[in-house]
Amino acid sequence: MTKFTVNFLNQLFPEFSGDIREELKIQEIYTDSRVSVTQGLFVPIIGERFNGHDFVLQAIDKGAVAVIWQKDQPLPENKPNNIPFFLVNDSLMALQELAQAYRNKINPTVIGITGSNGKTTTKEIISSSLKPFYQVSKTEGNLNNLIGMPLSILAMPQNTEVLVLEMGMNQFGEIARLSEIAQPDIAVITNIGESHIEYLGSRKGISQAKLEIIEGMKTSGLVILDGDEPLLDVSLTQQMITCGFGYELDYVVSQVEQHDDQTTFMINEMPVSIPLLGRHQAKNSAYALAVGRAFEVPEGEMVQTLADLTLPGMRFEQIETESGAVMINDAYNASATSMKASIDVIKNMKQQSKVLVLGDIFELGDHLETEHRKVGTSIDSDITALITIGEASRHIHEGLSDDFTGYKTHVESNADANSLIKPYLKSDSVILFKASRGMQLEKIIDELMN
Ligand SMILES: CC(=O)N[C@H]1[C@@H](OP(=O)(O)OP(=O)(O)OC[C@H]2O[C@@H](n3ccc(=O)[nH]c3=O)[C@H](O)[C@@H]2O)O[C@H](CO)[C@@H](O)[C@@H]1O[C@H](C)C(=O)N[C@@H](C)C(=O)N[C@H](CCC(=O)N[C@@H](CCC[C@@H](N)C(=O)O)C(=O)O)C(=O)O
Ligand SMILES: Nc1ncnc2c1ncn2[C@@H]1O[C@H](COP(=O)(O)OP(=O)(O)OP(=O)(O)O)[C@@H](O)[C@H]1O
Ligand SMILES: C[C@@H](N)C(=O)N[C@H](C)C(=O)O
Repeated sequence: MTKFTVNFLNQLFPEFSGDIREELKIQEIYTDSRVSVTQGLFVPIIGERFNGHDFVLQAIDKGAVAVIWQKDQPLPENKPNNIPFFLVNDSLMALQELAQAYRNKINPTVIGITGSNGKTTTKEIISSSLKPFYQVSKTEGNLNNLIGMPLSILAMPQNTEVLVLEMGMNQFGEIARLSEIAQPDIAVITNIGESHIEYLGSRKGISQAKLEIIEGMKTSGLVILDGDEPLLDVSLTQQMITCGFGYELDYVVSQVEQHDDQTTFMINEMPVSIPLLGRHQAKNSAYALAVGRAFEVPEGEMVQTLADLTLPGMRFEQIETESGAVMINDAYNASATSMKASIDVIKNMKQQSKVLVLGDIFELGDHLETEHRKVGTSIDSDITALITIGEASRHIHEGLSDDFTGYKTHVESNADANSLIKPYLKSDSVILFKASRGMQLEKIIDELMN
């Protein structure tokens, strides 16, 4: 599906090398030369391990018909003249400028979602609930940074009416830049946790970074946020809607009950059921309902769509083993808040044997010990066994509740954990795997399943 012509590119980037056929159409914008494309615009990025410019000829072989080229990079000797190279000062900045221009060309209603935890989940809930009523395009997976979000915008079909974008950060200024590119009409701030606190200094710093999402918004925009979070108790020019468990909020979540394969709750007077587990998912659903109200989707119809939810992998993904044990792959990422939320879900599950396999949480800086200890306070007599993996996760043991009397141990690597977990692979066990992305706990699950 054509996104734009080369002429659209030339208006943005007037300087070029090679021939331009104005009618040349671009269908895909991408950054990896190893991917085969049709009518592709290749945007080489200089990364930590590779310089994308080194692979431009491979990109052309695989379907690139135009290239964005950073001027300070030597042009390839045998550059084909029929492929226009648009010359820019910074290829990443050019990708972002192109995304902003394309966003303005298609001009969908843009929903920007940020927060320490729940961005991907809430993005999926909102997208799923609007899809029956609008042409919805969304961030795929977790592509939420200054490369991923522009690519998500540029992946949007021309007939998109609603664009749901996940905005991630681990530095001040990143959300501001993402918001400048995306110009959200509606912003959702899911919560303020401790993710990436090493670089933000404090939870206050995290809240300030998340509130940067306002900077790209019109005053007529709508901000939907976690009303239980004092750090988000701010006054804005935009309309604000608060969601959470406090009775004075706009969308009040109450009567949360976790069942085997769903969570039921009330939002104001509306009974809701979602195929996700945990009270935090009830709050995420409240954000979606508030968004639906802004689109004037009847709440009863919105609630019905929530029943069909599916999440990307490694987010509380339940895997049943031959022995009948249930392994929970919640290993995409972790913070103390999300780890405690997942432990609470495990404590409410029906299996008698509840085992926690918890790895290090990264990017905590000076907060490393306190945050890991905080996780330990959730581990009590409901839990059967605790196996921690890595370095920092040993501090979880220091925070353990006094009435935790189960088996506990700490190992330094994933490989050391397998033999310790195997005895729990029996029919009445549930085993939670959770840690920061870099720990790759999913590899333990893969080994145990083979
Ligand atoms: C730039 C890129 O996309 N890199 C991906 C690549 O990494 P790799 O190490 O292989 O290569 P380089 O980055 O050095 O390569 C530079 C470019 O060269 C291309 N290239 C390489 C070889 C070749 O033969 N041909 C080539 O064309 C290459 O494609 C590069 O474009 O592969 C990895 C494995 O697949 C990817 O993981 C890596 O992706 C990086 C991490 C990336 O930023 N991807 C974004 C598209 C993205 O959105 N990724 C998200 C994770 C985002 C995230 O971490 N979000 C944080 C918050 C934001 C923090 C922000 N400060 C940040 O640092 O990101 C969060 O908490 O959610 C994802 O993948 O899920
Ligand atoms: N509102 C919430 N409060 C606390 N934890 C949550 C909330 N929503 C989801 N979680 C938990 O946080 C973890 C990550 O969920 P999700 O991937 O949706 O968040 P994210 O913000 O996209 O994370 P990341 O920034 O790491 O990509 C999951 O373990 C999930 O159970
Ligand atoms: C996945 C990425 N956004 C992230 O949070 N990385 C941290 C440093 C990790 O590896 O856990």
